[in-house]
Formats: sequence, structure tokens, C-alpha cells
Amino acid sequence: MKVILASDHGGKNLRREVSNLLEELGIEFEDIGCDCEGSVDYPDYGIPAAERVAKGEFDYGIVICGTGIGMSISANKVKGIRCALVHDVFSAKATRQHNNANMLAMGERVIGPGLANEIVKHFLETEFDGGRHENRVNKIKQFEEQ
Ligand SMILES: O=C(CO)[C@H](O)[C@H](O)[C@H](O)COP(=O)(O)O
Repeated sequence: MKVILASDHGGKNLRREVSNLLEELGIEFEDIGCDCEGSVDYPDYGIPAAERVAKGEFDYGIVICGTGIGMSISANKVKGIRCALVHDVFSAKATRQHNNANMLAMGERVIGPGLANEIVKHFLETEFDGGRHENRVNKIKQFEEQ
């Protein structure tokens, strides 16, 4: 499994925590920043991360900003991306099982590192259920093709 990790300035502390977790779990990942002291713009990190997931370079993307909202909006503009904004473990599992989400967005100003790490673990270890959910995801894909 390969994961791409990105944040803006509002998410860089939580990104470091998630990066430590991925290392502990032995998961291959690339951290594309930000390497920032000051303020940056979340689309400059969220969109490139999403494009690389959409191209198939990575299985999953994890993007973090202050709320997770800016990153999730940005990532979901990229064709083929289903980025879920998640702040609880139930949704982390459900978005993999039901939506086959390929990106996870979280907000450092919303949750702490303990919960964020649980969310990441459940997101990465949960499989897509397929079946009726596949029909629904296919409708999203068909819409993207129009
Ligand atoms: O996009 C966001 C809000 O949905 C992120 O939380 C950003 O990190 C946030 O807007 C950054 O805010 P700041 O006041 O520039 O630090």
C-alpha cells in the first residue's frame, strides 16, 4: 500500500503525527509538505496530492488542514477522487465500506492526534464492501464522465 500525505500550515502538526504512525505501521508513504513556517494555501497541497492518487501513483491520500474542509473540497475537484472529511472512527470505516473513499481529510483544529491516528488506521485497513455500494459509486463515476 502507498499513501501520499499533505497539509497546509493549519495541519502540519497533525501531519507529523500521522507520518510517525505510518512509519510505525511500516506503510510506504510520501510526505509532500508543506514545509512552511508561515501561512500557505491548502489547494496548493491538496490538489497535487489528489492528482497523484487519481493517476494511480498512490492507493490513498491523507490531507490535513485546520478543519479538513478546504482540503476535502480541493481534493474532490479532481476527477476520480472521493475524499472523505472524517472526524470519527465510525465514518472512517463507513466511507471505505460504502464510498470506496480514496482520500481522507482531517482537521487539526478539530481533533487530537490520538483520535486522528485511530481514524487513519481504520481508514487504511477497511475494505470496500462493493455490492449495492458499487452501483452508487459507479453513478458518481458516470457523472464525472459527462
Ligand atoms: O480550509 C480551511 C478551512 O476550511 C483550513 O482549515 C485552513 O487550514 C484554514 O482556513 C487556514 O486558516 P488561517 O487563518 O489562514 O490559518
